[in-house]
Amino acid sequence: MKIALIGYGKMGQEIEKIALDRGHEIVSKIDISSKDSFADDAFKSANVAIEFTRPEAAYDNYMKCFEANVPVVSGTTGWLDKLTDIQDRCKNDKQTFFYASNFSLGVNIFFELNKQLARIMNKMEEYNVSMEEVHHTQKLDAPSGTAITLAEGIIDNVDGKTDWKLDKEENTSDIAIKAIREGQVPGIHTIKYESSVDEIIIHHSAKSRKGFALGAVLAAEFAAKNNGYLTMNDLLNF
Ligand SMILES: NC(=O)C1=CN([C@@H]2O[C@H](COP(=O)(O)OP(=O)(O)OC[C@H]3O[C@@H](n4cnc5c(N)ncnc54)[C@H](O)[C@@H]3O)[C@@H](O)[C@H]2O)C=CC1
Ligand SMILES: O=C(O)C1=N[C@H](C(=O)O)C[C@H](O)C1
Repeated sequence: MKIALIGYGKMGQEIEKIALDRGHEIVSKIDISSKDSFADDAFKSANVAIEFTRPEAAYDNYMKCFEANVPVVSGTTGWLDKLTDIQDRCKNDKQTFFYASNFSLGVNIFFELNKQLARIMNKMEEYNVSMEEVHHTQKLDAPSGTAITLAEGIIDNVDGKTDWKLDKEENTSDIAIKAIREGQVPGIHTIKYESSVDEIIIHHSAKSRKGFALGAVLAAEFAAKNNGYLTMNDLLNF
């Protein structure tokens, strides 16, 4: 399969290694100062583009992929205010777009565990839930996209929680998310239910970026063969 990489930073480089190991060809690498561009025949020949850039760049990159009719897989976080527009373009213009706030299999298992625990805790009014995420100091957005997905999983299943807030609850209906930036941490997410007598904690810690990168390549293989707005639930059948 021919893959175009958009963003050749920490994730782009990790994805390249896994894509080559799986027998794919990288036909274009687009970054701020690279000579490759969306106008090149090489880019237009790609079966799929994988986009990991930065929050304010992502949407324009998706539009350029759509103009070239190249399916796009993106893991960039912090742009979801434009998600409905992208979903509409998939439906109305027959574009293909695969998004996940976190592509790792382990985190997607953790997403399911989080929802199941939230369903159990829904009736346990003596417990309050909060969250913590830890990432490397170069990370631009807070809270992480993964933490937002986890918060949505709780909000959908716990009647008393309707919103999340960075750092601290403003109302009892909020989930407080603490975002810590330190060292080179690839990504740690912890959910805590606390009562006056005990705590229940679930925790996911990425050992490296390999899990995210493998998931993104598997998503690209899937997006090259399927159409529309796609997510990890389509790929993993959870
Ligand atoms: N969904 C997931 O599983 C994961 C998502 N991420 C997200 O992916 C994004 C990128 O993460 P990293 O690779 O760690 O960041 P990074 O900063 O190492 O790399 C980003 C690259 O994008 C380039 N870039 C910036 N603007 C661009 C533009 N307009 N066009 C093309 N390239 C551009 C930068 O020059 C840089 O090389 C972040 O939003 C992060 O939160 C990161 C890891 C996993
Ligand atoms: O920026 C990162 O590094 C990561 N970003 C994603 C997020 O915001 O959730 C996924 C992972 O945690 C690493």
